[in-house]
Amino acid sequence: MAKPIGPRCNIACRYCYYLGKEKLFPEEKKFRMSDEVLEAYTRHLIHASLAAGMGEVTFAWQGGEPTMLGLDFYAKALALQRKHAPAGVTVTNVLQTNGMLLDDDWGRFLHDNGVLVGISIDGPKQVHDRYRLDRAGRPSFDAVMRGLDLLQRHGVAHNALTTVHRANGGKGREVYRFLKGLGIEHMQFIPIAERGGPDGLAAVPQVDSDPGPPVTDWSVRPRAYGKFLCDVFDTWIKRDVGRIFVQHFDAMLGKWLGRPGGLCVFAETCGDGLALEHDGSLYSCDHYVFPEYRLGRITDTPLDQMLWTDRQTAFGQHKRDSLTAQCRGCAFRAACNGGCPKHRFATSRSGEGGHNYFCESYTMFFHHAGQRLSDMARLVASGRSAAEVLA
Ligand SMILES: C[S@@+](CC[C@H](N)C(=O)[O-])C[C@H]1O[C@@H](n2cnc3c(N)ncnc32)[C@H](O)[C@@H]1O
Ligand code: SF4
Ligand code: SF4
Ligand code: SF4
Repeated sequence: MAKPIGPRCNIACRYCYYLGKEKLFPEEKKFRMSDEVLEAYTRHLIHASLAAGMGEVTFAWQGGEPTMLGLDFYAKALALQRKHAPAGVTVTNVLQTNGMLLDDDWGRFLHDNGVLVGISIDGPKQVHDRYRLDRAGRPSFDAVMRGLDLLQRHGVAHNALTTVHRANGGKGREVYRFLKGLGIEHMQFIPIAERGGPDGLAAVPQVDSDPGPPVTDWSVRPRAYGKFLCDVFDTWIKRDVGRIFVQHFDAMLGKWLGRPGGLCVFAETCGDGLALEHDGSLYSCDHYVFPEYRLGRITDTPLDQMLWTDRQTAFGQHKRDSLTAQCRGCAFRAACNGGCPKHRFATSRSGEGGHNYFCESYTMFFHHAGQRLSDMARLVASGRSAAEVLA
């Protein structure tokens, strides 16, 4: 994942984990990936993807707000991809945006170049505008809806990325129905849970019933996130299987089918989801952009060399090797793998630290949806459609 504009953004969502990264670049004025870094990234990503036997190369653009760079930047990026990709290799671009700066020129460009766009929408206006505000506290919802409409009018492939936080945590049904009503067919839900830390997030006292140490006051409570997942699942399974795709459920179905891949959060190890900053610095993961996880600079060292260092391998394996005893003995371990290490700041049932804050959420979901996931997996394994699960 590349951050061509670093942490710069046109708004300032109150929960954003990335805005504070400006502190990593005290001398920086421009926050714009240089032509040199862009070309090195393009060459190295194509080379590393093909060397790893992948038939397709995917460039993921994120930030900060990547559309602030303007279309020229992406026209240049695509030209470099054409220059460096061998004939016959499929190159895909994925752009994650708040959608507010999109216009007709963007719509045409994204459509004509087959760019897949993720647009951040947290739910209906009241919920979305709880945290997704600009620096002056002005809401973003109306501008985001204009951006979504533009994507849809231009026929741009898109999905919604919805963070689950304190304001929408218990509102799974409402959020799902709202997104569906907008014509969204692909949905991703990401829970927010953070404590204060080196990226400057402010810690506030946690509500008593929550397990673990203090989290920010926008972090979703484990039970609310569990309920969110269960409610979305129940709403989805009634009539939308095979028509609307929820990344979490696809990943879980893949697990029940014993298929590799899926979401990094539920993989056994981490390590191949690197983050590239605008200055060419490469970090172990988008959620570990801290000095101690900086692997090097892409203009100095080839990407695959940084990927296969002992340090990065250890980063990836730490996820498996640091599981609590509760996780190691858990009936859902193969599906969950202890979740994301970023969320392992709670306490297990036996009092062991480093347990996942969302364990209760995941357990609720597995108990609630496990039987129907098994039913769907059996259908798919026998060559039938998962949508038959209803019958
Ligand atoms: C950092 S933004 C960058 C791209 C673009 N500006 C956007 O908002 O889509 C990428 C995604 O991260 C999500 N996000 C922001 N803060 C988060 C946090 N603290 N935990 C988890 N996800 C977060 C955003 O809601 C957004 O969907
Ligand atoms: S729009 Fe994206 S980058 Fe900007 S503040 Fe919100 S989540 Fe962060
Ligand atoms: S640390 Fe979390 S977000 Fe990063 S690769 Fe691992 S599971 Fe994924
Ligand atoms: S459900 Fe809880 S105990 Fe089981 S693997 Fe996941 S985090 Fe660990």
